[in-house]
Amino acid sequence: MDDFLIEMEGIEKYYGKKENPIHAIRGSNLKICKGSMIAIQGVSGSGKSTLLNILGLLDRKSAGKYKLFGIDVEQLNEKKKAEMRNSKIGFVLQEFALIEKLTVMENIRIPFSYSKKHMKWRLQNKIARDILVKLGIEDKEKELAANLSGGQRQRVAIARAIVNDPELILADEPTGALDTITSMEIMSIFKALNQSGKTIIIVTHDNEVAQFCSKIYKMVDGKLEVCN
Ligand SMILES: Nc1ncnc2c1ncn2[C@@H]1O[C@H](COP(=O)(O)OP(=O)(O)OP(=O)(O)O)[C@@H](O)[C@H]1O
Repeated sequence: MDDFLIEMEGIEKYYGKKENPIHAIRGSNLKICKGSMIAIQGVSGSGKSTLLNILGLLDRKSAGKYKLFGIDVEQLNEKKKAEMRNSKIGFVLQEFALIEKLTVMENIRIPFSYSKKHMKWRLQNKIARDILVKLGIEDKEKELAANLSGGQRQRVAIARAIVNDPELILADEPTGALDTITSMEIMSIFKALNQSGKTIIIVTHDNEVAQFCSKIYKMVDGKLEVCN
């Protein structure tokens, strides 16, 4: 039997007023097995970020069924959703930028403050440092986020997303602002995370980035289609 981490069926999303709604997601279906790495492509405004926000419990669907980690999200109240988000999902989203006036280490430690409060400070630092080493930015630990290059910033954003050891990583245009070589380096990091067992969903405009994924979906006017 397939071990689905995500099961979506007939998802609809409307924005705006009832008399004049924007129909952003139209009857989309998605099943993702544990340990897969998939890409979602599509033109601007087709509904990719909306879908990612619903997937990550940052927004609500208007209709349809959504099971995450085997649980019907309808059964979760806001507190339970937040717990699930904080402990099981890592976000590398465009709008979750780094805090410029904080150091790299301070940025990476942010998730600890809302999910692993009980963990000893020293252990938190060790986990964060191990991740910095893995991502090749250990020498930037005390640097202010404001002083980093685009590739370094994205590494810090990934480090922050994985510091809580989430099962699922959601990334919205993670290479959008990067040159080709740096993009490929960032994708190698995602690939390694996937090989270590993480399930990864990447929204991207870039075909080369999508090629790192085992399955590619295309969002067309709010409807998900399988490409390969
Ligand atoms: N908060 C919102 N309120 C109203 N309409 C919205 C909202 N967010 C998105 N939309 C609309 O929903 C549709 C899908 O938007 P979405 O941001 O999901 O597209 P996208 O494919 O991610 O685009 P891009 O690639 O430009 O980020 C668009 O018509 C957009 O204008």
